Amino acid sequence: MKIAILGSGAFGAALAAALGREGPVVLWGRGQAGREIRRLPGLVLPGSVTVTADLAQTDDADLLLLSVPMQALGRFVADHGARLASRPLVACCKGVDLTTGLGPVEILDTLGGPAPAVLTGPSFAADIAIGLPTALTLACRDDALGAHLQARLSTPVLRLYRTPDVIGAELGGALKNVMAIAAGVVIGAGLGDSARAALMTRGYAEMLRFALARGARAETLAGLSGFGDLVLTCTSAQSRNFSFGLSLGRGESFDPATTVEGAATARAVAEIGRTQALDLPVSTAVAALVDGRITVTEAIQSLLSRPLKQE
Ligand SMILES: NC(=O)c1ccc[n+]([C@@H]2O[C@H](COP(=O)([O-])OP(=O)(O)OC[C@H]3O[C@@H](n4cnc5c(N)ncnc54)[C@H](O)[C@@H]3O)[C@@H](O)[C@H]2O)c1
Ligand SMILES: O=P(O)(O)OC[C@H](O)CO
Repeated sequence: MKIAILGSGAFGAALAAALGREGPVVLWGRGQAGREIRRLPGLVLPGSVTVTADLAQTDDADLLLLSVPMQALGRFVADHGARLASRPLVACCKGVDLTTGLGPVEILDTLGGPAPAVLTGPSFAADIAIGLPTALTLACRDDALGAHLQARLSTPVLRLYRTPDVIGAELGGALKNVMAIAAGVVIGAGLGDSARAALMTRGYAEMLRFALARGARAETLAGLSGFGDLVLTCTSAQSRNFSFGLSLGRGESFDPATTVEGAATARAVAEIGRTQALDLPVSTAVAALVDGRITVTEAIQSLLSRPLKQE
């Protein structure tokens, strides 16, 4: 019984550290050399974790966790689908694919294997890596498989809560990144904590509106994968999405090599909103801002000048 984690970035490596304390894990990374994790410098992985750049070394695992960035998942599945298809798959990425508008589970669904799951919720890789207590959502349409995965992936400090609402769980994780960019802009531009609270609350209303239109359950959005992750990501400079927004708000540059899932997701969500006539002012403003179509001042003005309405 071996777990394989595909993607040796910060989150894949953190999960390998956590799960490796409980049993054997293979951590695969594209171009991974040695045991040093570039995105989590200094992390010492348990001896039970095999680190490899050879995908064939994951073939004897009975459970696969996919921890590549969202915009890379479609290509990864297209390239390696035959190798992945027959085993239970858990997507660990957060976002909406820009070219297809699909979430991670819908992409894994194309393989036709067991019902794919998504693992999402408030969790910084650095916290998980050092064994700090964390609670996550494990969503799987097949509840029996979901219960199995929940038990398999929980540890004494990593608590997984289960839901069959895959759409709600993945959209909560995707959309909170967009809101975190916006919250970072608010703070970076000096608008203050009250404005951030307003942004988070109206952003949550927008997340709910979008997710309900896609068939999600409201209570999922109120849980770890939605509200929980929104709070974490909009209030911590540990978040890359929030930090990216901070830089935008301050007019500073940001390292383009950093994974900022909310940027592409804002574009994908704004486009879906446009074609389906959904009112998504924050996502639309973030998409326009990251594309350089509007300035920070114009983005703020677009939100403050909306007609007054009932809450
Ligand atoms: N870092 C966190 O705290 C955290 C927490 C929860 C969820 N996540 C999610 O996990 C996912 C991965 O994020 P991360 O933080 O590990 O990113 P990261 O930037 O630390 O690492 C991304 C890794 O993916 C690899 N990669 C990129 N394109 C690839 C491809 N086409 N094929 C194979 N590998 C590829 C990179 O080489 C890198 O090792 C994201 O969707 C993110 O939202 C991250
Ligand atoms: O660093 P971020 O902004 O990608 O956030 C990491 C996790 O998604 C927080 O739950």
